[in-house]
Amino acid sequence: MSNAKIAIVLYTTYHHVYKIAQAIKVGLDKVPGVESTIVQITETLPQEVLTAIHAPAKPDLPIVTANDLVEYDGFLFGIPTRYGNQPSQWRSFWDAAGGLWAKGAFQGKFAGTFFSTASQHGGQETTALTFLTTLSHFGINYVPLGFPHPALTDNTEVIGGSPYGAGTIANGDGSRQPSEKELSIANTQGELFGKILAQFQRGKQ
Ligand SMILES: Cc1cc2nc3c(=O)[nH]c(=O)nc-3n(C[C@H](O)[C@H](O)[C@H](O)COP(=O)(O)O)c2cc1C
Repeated sequence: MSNAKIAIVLYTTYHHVYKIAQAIKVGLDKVPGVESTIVQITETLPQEVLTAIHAPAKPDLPIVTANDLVEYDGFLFGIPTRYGNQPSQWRSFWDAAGGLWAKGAFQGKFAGTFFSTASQHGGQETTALTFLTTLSHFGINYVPLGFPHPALTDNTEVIGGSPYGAGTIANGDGSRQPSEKELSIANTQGELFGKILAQFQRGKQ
């Protein structure tokens, strides 16, 4: 029986989304019948802008185009919020995928989403909702997180994440790092998404 192939596909400027991705992968890797990898999409900002905004070096991850993703069964897309929406790097990625859209190359595949925002109310939910139009046009089945983890209803401290996916709150200056609870939510998202994909894969065989 072949494994369900899952790609965690991210864009990150300051690595918060990358840290959540690593925690999601821990959850995915608990699930038998799943193989997963973390990849990143292309940066579109010039180096002078990245230097001006104090962006660190990119994570050491393969850079993919949409063509590279056709072989996968499912995706977990990592999205740092820009103005309540996805960043232009993600838009460029999708804009370059029109040929694949025309061929229905992603029709019937599965995706979940995860996020980072500067502030608690900066757009973890709106970023998910505005990303859904793109997934819908590609015919990708959206797998929400729901509320499977107690930290999602724990208001004793700042906690990123929502029924749309794991998340972290980075602060305006990026100084806040993903908390234990946020990472634990990310583990859960990976595990639940992996179970759904493994089940679907078994059903096909
Ligand atoms: C141009 C720009 C727009 C942003 N817009 C928002 C926003 O609408 N809401 C918010 O909470 N954070 C906003 N941020 C902060 C980013 O979401 C934050 O830097 C990011 O989540 C950090 O994730 P990363 O470390 O993976 O890059 C913005 C940042 C930039 C550079």
